[in-house]
Amino acid sequence: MNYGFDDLVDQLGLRRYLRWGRRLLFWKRTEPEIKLTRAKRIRLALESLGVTFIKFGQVVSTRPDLVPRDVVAELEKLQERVPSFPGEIAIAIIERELGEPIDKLYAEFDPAPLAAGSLGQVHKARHHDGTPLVVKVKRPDIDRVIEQDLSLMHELATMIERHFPDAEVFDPVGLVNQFSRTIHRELQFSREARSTDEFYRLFQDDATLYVPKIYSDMTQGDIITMEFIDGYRIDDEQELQNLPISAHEVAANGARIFMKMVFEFGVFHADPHPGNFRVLHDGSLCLIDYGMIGVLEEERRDLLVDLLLNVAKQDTNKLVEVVLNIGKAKRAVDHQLLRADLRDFIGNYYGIPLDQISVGKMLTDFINILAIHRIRCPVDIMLLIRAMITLEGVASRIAPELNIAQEMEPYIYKLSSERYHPRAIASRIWSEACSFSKVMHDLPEQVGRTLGKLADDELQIHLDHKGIDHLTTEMDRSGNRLAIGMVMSSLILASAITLSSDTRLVYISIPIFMMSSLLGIWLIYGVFRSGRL
Ligand SMILES: Nc1ncnc2c1ncn2[C@@H]1O[C@H](COP(=O)(O)OP(=O)(O)OP(=O)(O)O)[C@@H](O)[C@H]1O
Repeated sequence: MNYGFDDLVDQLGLRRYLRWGRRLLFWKRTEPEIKLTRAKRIRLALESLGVTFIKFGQVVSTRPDLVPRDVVAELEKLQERVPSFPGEIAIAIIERELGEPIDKLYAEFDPAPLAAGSLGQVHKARHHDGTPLVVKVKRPDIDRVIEQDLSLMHELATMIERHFPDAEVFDPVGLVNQFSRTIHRELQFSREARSTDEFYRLFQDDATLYVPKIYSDMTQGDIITMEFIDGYRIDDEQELQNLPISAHEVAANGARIFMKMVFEFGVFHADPHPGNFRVLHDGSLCLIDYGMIGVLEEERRDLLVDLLLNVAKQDTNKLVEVVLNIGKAKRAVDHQLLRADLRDFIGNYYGIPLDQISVGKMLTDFINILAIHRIRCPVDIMLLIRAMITLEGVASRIAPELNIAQEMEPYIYKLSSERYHPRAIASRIWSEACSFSKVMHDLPEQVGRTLGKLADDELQIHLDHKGIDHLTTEMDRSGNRLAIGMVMSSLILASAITLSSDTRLVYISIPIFMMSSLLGIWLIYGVFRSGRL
């Protein structure tokens, strides 16, 4: 089979999944199988399986805490080569969703797509007031295709978990569930429109980031209408030279904007790749495509601050605490080994101030430690780490001497000092005192109720003893063995007594003797097999 997955397909009994199997089995071979590594085979197979699987691969590539590094590196290269759909279909969808003829909706509409993505395609248009617009139209039938593929993926993940116990550490079903949530969110264009609107509002007073304006009267269901952004791609080196500000300033602004989203607002653009940045003619930046948004709760943000501070302070003990608070361990953690690994990890940053640390490298090393100790990182933090690594890559491409940690450092120290400010401490004490007073308020009534039940003989305590079922089964089994043993020895004795008292009874006593002996051998064999001799 193409990409060498025949064994996997056969082991899982997948040949019956014809639609999906046919795509995988009869795809035209492009490269000799022998040269392909496991990671590359996985990438090529996903690419040939279509949009949903490509998107799945992209989501999996955000989980280096679960998936091996070589596979993550390969999955990051996944590219969607999706054909566009005819402009007439796009127009029909727009008219159906917005309920008016296209000429009435827009002064101009270009039926030739400007760009085609996996979930939708983008057309240029013009507002009746002359403003250039883009209209994003969801692909026809994409919801149905994705639902079908998702259910296949779910079955496949369940089978993999059942047939390959070793694969459990990658949490295949959990990955499919995470992917399902992500893709369902991306499929809701109304959600993307709302997120774009939210960022528009948040950055209204910040001249360094421009967010396209959403035209809500022309945004509905499978359609988003927004302002057309006329700018350069951030990796267009030639155009960057013609700007009124330096490339270094552009990159520093990008990093500052991102840190502001994370540390001030707690919501961030989770896909800051070069294609989603536009540089406007005055040098300010614009971010498009708010389909994937990360949310960082205050508690998680504080953990991230603690992580970075303790690396800078070289405090291994605190770092162990942070790690155990951030992640969920799949199995018991070897604290000594974890401490040793974290000591080695922070040793690499000895004497390096926080603003000079390579955030991307540091976070990648940190995730590797989590992976080694089978500690799962929450999805939001993984999304943030991945976005920071992407951003660092973009920034270093246009301004190699820039370190995005310089833009992060002020937030880290500000948040840390805010947490230990007397007002913050007083507020924490107050909130804990409130919870405590609630407990104290409810306590007399609860104690009274419990004592009342005790006095009326109505108090029931339900005890669940872990492993008690197993113990009962074992006791049943031992009892049965004992009973069989007793019957067996009585039969042997009885046959011996019968034989010695009357030799004519040999035809009865010999078979009984032999039957009891066989029963005895079977019993001994059973005890041997159970390993509890
Ligand atoms: N407001 C805009 N102004 C100008 N061009 C835009 C705008 N929005 C989108 N585009 C163009 O359309 C392309 C696709 O847009 P977008 O990334 O939002 O689509 P997508 O369906 O999310 O893509 P994918 O599924 O590949 O992530 C962009 O790369 C950009 O070239």
